[in-house]
Amino acid sequence: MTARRRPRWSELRPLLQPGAGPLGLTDRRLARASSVEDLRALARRRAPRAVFDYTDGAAGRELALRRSRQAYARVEFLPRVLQDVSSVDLSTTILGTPSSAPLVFAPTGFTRMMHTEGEPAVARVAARTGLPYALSTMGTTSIERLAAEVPKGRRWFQLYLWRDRAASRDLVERARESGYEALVLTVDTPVPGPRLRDARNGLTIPPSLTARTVAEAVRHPAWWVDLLTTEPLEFASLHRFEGTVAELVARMFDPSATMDDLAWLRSAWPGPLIVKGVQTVADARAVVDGGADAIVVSNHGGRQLDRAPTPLEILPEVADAVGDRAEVYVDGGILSGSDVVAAVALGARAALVGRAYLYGLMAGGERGVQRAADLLLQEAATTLALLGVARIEDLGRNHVRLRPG
Ligand SMILES: Cc1cc2nc3c(=O)[nH]c(=O)nc-3n(C[C@H](O)[C@H](O)[C@H](O)COP(=O)(O)O)c2cc1C
Ligand SMILES: CCCCCCC(=O)C(=O)O
Repeated sequence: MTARRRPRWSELRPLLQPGAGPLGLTDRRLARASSVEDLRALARRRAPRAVFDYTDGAAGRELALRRSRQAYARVEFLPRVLQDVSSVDLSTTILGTPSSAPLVFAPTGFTRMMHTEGEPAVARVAARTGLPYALSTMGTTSIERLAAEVPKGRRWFQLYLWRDRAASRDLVERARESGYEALVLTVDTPVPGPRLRDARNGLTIPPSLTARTVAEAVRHPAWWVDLLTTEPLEFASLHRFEGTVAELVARMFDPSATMDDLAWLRSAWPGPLIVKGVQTVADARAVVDGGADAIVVSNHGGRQLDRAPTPLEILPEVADAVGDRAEVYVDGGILSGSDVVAAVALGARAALVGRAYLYGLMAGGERGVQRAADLLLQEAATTLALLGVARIEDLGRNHVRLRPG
């Protein structure tokens, strides 16, 4: 007779989560979400306020984030009629490798805080959907573990330059040994951006037990059941972090990094090198001269310098300046597939999304990320068909105009 084994907490988790499990409530809610904004509303209900605000929020008065989103509202499409759009092809190449769409899942820190399925869930969706995914230095799954759990997908590693350069070199080496395809150097974070929501909420990594968090636990039981029944957060770098996000950045990140460090990285990393956080034409030229294979026109989703340039607005000028010397990507404020189409029409080889997939993750783990990806791709395909363009590669500036700001 076999002894009856006591179930582990992690096995009980699906039954304890009010939103998932046998009733399939999460699935039904996700299926009813007809836009990324709907996923955001679900995420807001599920996640504790401090976690939702960390994800949703930006720096200062959040002008940069608002403007980034509003810029997409300024784009007007110029459709051509009587074109054969019986089949629409979103596929393209990114860094010379086929991609199912001009879309990349951006690096995001502390992803397992949004949902314990975290980075592997996001990477699995990216792999299944045929898109690249960038693991952040501040990710909560180690470089090696992600590679082992999602061996097939296109994995990029995003690097923050730390004060301890030997530790940065070690990260680069580990990413190379684990088969990451490209390195993304983020250059817009010399010091922490002033995240007022995080300060007001008293957010710490990992979330600490205070009167406020206990009260939040009562309001968001699914999130806490999840957190308490899985392993503690691990970090991409295998370092241990504790404190506020601003403290971590001030302690670890190197505000003295210069173009010389880009030159160092260029020699240390043999594969494709992407510089993320470029915000002027002059810097775009400089980092391409410094050896970048691609740049991301980005203000970090408005999370660093408030009043930073609006990525979509400077994109055409940057794309013209760079020409075919490097690929140009853009991010910030993208919440729909039609935003992705607008970005490509204005000169981006690909668009990165951060919050769009994080809202899905917070709303329903891997299934939520998949819903976000499906929505973005369906919307992009529909937009393209309505524009009278059968292949995204044929999209150009002749298909858009910007309404006055
Ligand atoms: C919660 C969160 C965490 C982020 N963490 C990182 C990070 O660790 N490294 C990085 O380069 N960018 C990070 N970003 C910025 C994203 O890579 C991307 O530039 C931004 O999210 C794009 O704007 P969007 O969220 O409106 O799509 C983060 C963004 C969010 C929302
Ligand atoms: C203020 C920078 C925080 C670094 C960790 C994650 C990240 O980049 C973010 O935007 O949040």
